[in-house]
Amino acid sequence: MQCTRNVTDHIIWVGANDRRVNLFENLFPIPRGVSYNAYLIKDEKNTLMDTVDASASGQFIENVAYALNGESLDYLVVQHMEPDHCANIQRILELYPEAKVVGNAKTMQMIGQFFDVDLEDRKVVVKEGDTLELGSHTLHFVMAPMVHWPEVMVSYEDSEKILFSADAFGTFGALNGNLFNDDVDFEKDWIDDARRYFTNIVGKYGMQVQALLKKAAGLDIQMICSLHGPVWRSNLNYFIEKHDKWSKYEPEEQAVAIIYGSIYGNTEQAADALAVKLGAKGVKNIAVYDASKTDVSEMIAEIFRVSHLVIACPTYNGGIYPPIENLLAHMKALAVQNRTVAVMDNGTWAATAGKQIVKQLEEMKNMTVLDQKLSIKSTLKADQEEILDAFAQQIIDAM
Ligand SMILES: Cc1cc2nc3c(=O)[nH]c(=O)nc-3n(C[C@H](O)[C@H](O)[C@H](O)COP(=O)(O)O)c2cc1C
Repeated sequence: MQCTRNVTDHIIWVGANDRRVNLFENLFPIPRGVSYNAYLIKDEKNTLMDTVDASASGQFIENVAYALNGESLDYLVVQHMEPDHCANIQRILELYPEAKVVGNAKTMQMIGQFFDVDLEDRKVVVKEGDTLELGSHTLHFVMAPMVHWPEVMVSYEDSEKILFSADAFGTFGALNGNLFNDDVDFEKDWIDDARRYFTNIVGKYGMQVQALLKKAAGLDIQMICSLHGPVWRSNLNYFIEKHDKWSKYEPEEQAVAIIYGSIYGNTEQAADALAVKLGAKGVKNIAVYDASKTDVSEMIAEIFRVSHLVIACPTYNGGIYPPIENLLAHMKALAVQNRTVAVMDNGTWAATAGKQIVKQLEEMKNMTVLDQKLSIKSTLKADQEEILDAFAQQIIDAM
């Protein structure tokens, strides 16, 4: 059974949802699933914008055939060669022998790496600023290298003012019959997944996202069709501003997240006592996470959201407790910067985790590590309340 929806009179969503997959990129938990979006532009030249993941091939092929309604396919535009969008290139070329592939030089090279297809007479190579006439629709190609792979490009359709944005403006989460952002409560149900998607997938490429946002600012965009998640047709600025902040590594909120590691519960107790102190001093919406049971992608998203971070960690075999060490490695890899951090460590004979955490934070860009560290010897004692109080106060003073 076909499962398509009209985006506009001439543009049809022909993508598919996947609620079975547990880990996106075999790495990030996606309890709400994910959508692989693809769009068919119906015109004198019928044009398919990308394909979908191998897991969704059956639905996708049926959708494309239904949307074409017996007409031929003229172009397949490949904006991104990551297999969750390109897995069906060869299949589409076999099913529609008259179709030509549109992509940039890097795209063509990658198609040759992933597939055994002869593109000699079937390729249209485009570069920055090139256009493709489809009839009443015209696509303008804008290169977006490293948003999220080097060959990524986005396409602006000027008659309907639509940006086909590749992975940009995407989010985790399957589409549940509601295709458009204003059909769902995005702020309530989607924003956390959108943040987690952006920060973990393209967080490292803030500069490249900024370059794309600058190019996009010169276009009159009425709609954004991303490769994952809802189509944006209203309140675009809300989502664009979020991406602007994330890609500049600016916090969304003046807020504190406390992330602790704890083997036996003593560091956890200290983290809780600190949270209570901050709460009693008027700090709102404090977030506390156990690094052992919170997926690192969630902690990364939270670190992008908040302005202030507390890392609390036991010493483990002379080093940093592994879940926190893993978090720091992810922070570094994703270019986390511009945050204020307070560090608390714990040790029973030689607490060295704190020093090592500070060293790692100092290797990141623009991280302010607060002067007062708190080093716990096994457990925080009642007579250390003043020290904890001062530790909490320095965070508030820095806010
Ligand atoms: C495997 C293991 C290795 C540890 N290595 C160190 C260490 O190198 N230095 C130290 O001072 N404490 C070390 N500890 C002790 C803990 O850091 C310490 O007991 C701390 O209070 C535990 O905090 P928690 O109750 O939050 O887990 C180690 C504990 C374990 C289980």
